[in-house]
Amino acid sequence: MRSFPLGTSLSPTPLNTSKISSFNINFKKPTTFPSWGSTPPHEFSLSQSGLCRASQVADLFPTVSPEIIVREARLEDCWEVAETHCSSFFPEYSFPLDFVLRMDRLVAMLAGFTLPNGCKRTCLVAVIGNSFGETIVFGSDDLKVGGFDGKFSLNKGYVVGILTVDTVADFLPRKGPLRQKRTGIAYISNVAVREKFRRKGIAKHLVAKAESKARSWGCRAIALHCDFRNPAATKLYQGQGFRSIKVPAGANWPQPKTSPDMKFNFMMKLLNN
Ligand SMILES: CC(=O)SCCNC(=O)CCNC(=O)[C@H](O)C(C)(C)COP(=O)(O)OP(=O)(O)OC[C@H]1O[C@@H](n2cnc3c(N)ncnc32)[C@H](O)[C@@H]1OP(=O)(O)O
Repeated sequence: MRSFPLGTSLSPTPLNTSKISSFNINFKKPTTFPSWGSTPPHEFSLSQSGLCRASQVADLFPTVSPEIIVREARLEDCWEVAETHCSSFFPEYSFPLDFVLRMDRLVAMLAGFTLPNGCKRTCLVAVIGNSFGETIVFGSDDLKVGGFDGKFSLNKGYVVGILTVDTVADFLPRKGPLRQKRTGIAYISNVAVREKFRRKGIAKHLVAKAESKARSWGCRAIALHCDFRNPAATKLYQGQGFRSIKVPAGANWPQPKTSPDMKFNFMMKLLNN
C-alpha cells in the first residue's frame, strides 16, 4: 500500500498545553517502551546549552504511565514518524530495503514540502511515555527544518501513531470550469499506528484531534481517501462519522498518486463549528 505526501506545520508556543490532548489506554500487562531497552531511541546531546543528555533525564525520571498523548510533531520525532509510516504502509520490507525506505521518507520530510500561500499542514503524533508532558521544550519558534518544528523536548516520548492534516486541497474535487482548488475543506492522509499498538483507540484519537485542528483553521468539512481494500481503515472512518462520496461517472477527480490498480473510497465529514 502506498500513501501520499507528509509534512508538518507546527506549534508556535512551547508551553501551550491546549495543543496537547492525552488519554489513558488500558494495557493488559505493564507497558515498557517497545524498543528502548536501556537506551531511549533519541539520545541527543544538549551540551551547547549546558544541559544533560535526554537519556540521562529519562533514567532519572523513568516512565511509569502508559499514557498516550496526541500532539503536533516536532523535529525530534522525524525518525520515528518515518519509521511508523514505513512499518505500517510497507510491513513486508526487510533490511536493508526497509532502512533505505525510512531514510528516503526522512529526507523527503526534512527537505520539506513547500506549502502554497495561506495553506496549513500539520503532522500529528501519538506518543507514549511522555511522563512529564511538554513542560521542557527547547528551540526557537522561528526555526523550521523542512515541515518540522525546530523545537525539541527532553522527554519526547515514543511515537506510536501518526496523521497528517492539511488544507492544500490537492486531492479534493475541483470547482468551476477553471478547476479551482477548494477551500474550507481539510484533508487527512498518512494515518498509521504501529502494529503493536493497534486496536487501542489511537487512530480514533488522532482523527478526533485532526478534526479539532481543522475546525481551528475555520474548515467546514474534512475529507480523505481510503483504499477500498482496507476494511480496518474504512471501519475506522465510518465509525468517526465519515461518509463515502460517490464519484460521478467520468468525473476527473484528483486522486493520490499510488499504484495504478489501487481504488480509493473518497470519504468526507461535515465539521460542526
Ligand atoms: C487516510 C489514510 O491515511 S488511510 C490509511 C490507513 N492506514 C493504514 O492502513 C496503515 C496500516 N493500519 C494502521 O495503521 C491501523 O490499523 C489503522 C490506522 C487503520 C487503525 O489504527 P488503530 O489505532 O488500530 O485504530 P483504533 O484502535 O482507533 O480503532 C478504531 C476503529 O477502527 C476499526 N478498526 C481498526 N482496526 C480494525 C481491524 N483490524 N479490523 C476491523 N476494524 C478495525 C474499528 O471499528 C475500531 O473501533 P473498535 O476498536 O471500537 O471496534
